[in-house]
Amino acid sequence: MHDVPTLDQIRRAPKVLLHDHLDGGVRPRTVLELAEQTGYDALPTSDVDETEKWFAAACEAGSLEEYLERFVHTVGVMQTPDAISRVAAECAEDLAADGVVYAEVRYAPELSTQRGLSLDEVVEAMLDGFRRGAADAERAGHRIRVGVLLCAMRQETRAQEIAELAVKYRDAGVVGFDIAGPEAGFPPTRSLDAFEYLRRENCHFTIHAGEGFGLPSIWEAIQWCGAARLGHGVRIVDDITIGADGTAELGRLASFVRDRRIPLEMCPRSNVHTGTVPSVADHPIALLRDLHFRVTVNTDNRLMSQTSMTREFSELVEQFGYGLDDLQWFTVNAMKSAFIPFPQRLALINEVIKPGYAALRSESLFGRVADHAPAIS
Ligand SMILES: O=c1[nH]cnc2c1ncn2[C@@H]1O[C@H](CO)[C@@H](O)[C@H]1O
Ligand SMILES: [Zn+2]
Repeated sequence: MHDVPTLDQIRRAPKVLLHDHLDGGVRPRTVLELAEQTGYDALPTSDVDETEKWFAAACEAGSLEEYLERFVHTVGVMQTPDAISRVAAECAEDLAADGVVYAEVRYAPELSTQRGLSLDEVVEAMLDGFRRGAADAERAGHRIRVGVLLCAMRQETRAQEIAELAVKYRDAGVVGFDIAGPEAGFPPTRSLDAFEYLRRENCHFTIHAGEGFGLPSIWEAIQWCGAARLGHGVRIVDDITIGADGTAELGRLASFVRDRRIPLEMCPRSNVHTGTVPSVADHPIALLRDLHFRVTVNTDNRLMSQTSMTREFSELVEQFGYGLDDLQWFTVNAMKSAFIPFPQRLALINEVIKPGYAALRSESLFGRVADHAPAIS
């Protein structure tokens, strides 16, 4: 039996985040200030708390398509280099303050070209912001490394262009590529040329699949496109049958995903909000963890889903009784699956993550010993 980690311990535990959208994590106050500065007038209120609640109403969406509607407004205020850079800097600071030591944050540069910015300008503003934010976080006592993933919107037709952008900026902080947006009706093979190009360029990519659509999307992402990771991948459970005696039987696709150690970027709260699963308690993350899939825990959209890594971990602790060992397992899984070079991943695992969890475990241990120690008189 292990001690239940406290909220404070979870916050201080080193965490790794592979799936977080830049435009899904803007601070409510920043949305309002940027709207004012850039003349964006489509927000329903100018009150910070109301704005926060209004974005959080996305959690009642019940479908991916409706959940995505709110993004128009964060994207709406991210149309100048200063605005994009500020959002990225604050993102790095917020994640670092939450105990995230390594993050891959994603965004679709094509969304920020409404007022004439070029794709290069958008990417450079993001990179500048993350550099500044990480430096500010370090001054505040929290070290974080941030890598950027460039997304193409799957309902548009710019995947090849964005893939080329990811290759162009790969030595400057971009670590990979993804496709995002509505999944049903926009299968991964729609962007096949871009994925084939990325493979020829030895460039890493993940694909949102198995969230708003089922197994065919996951199958295409892996077997046609060659995705190294799956964004969500929740619907892989459709290929797993649980027998009357509780044993699990895996179909060929689920077996392949597990055998190949394909990381699942799971985002429990977001999955509830898009109607993918009924509740965190019903989330297949626990089953997939028990079956030894390479599961990772992520936030997806901190603003719309009112979440953080600490909150995601806390809910899993509450629902599934996880201890520090489980949280370390998710974290090491995520670090192993990151798109930065192998020696750097290993260094973070051995020099930051494992010592961080060991320190927390020894805290619990000494706490327990002290509780039971005879009084010294
Ligand atoms: O859970 C999700 N599934 C699919 N697309 C998403 C999700 N969350 C955000 N985006 C989409 O990704 C774009 C770039 O960051 C966002 O504008 C949003 O449309
Ligand atoms: Zn996502």
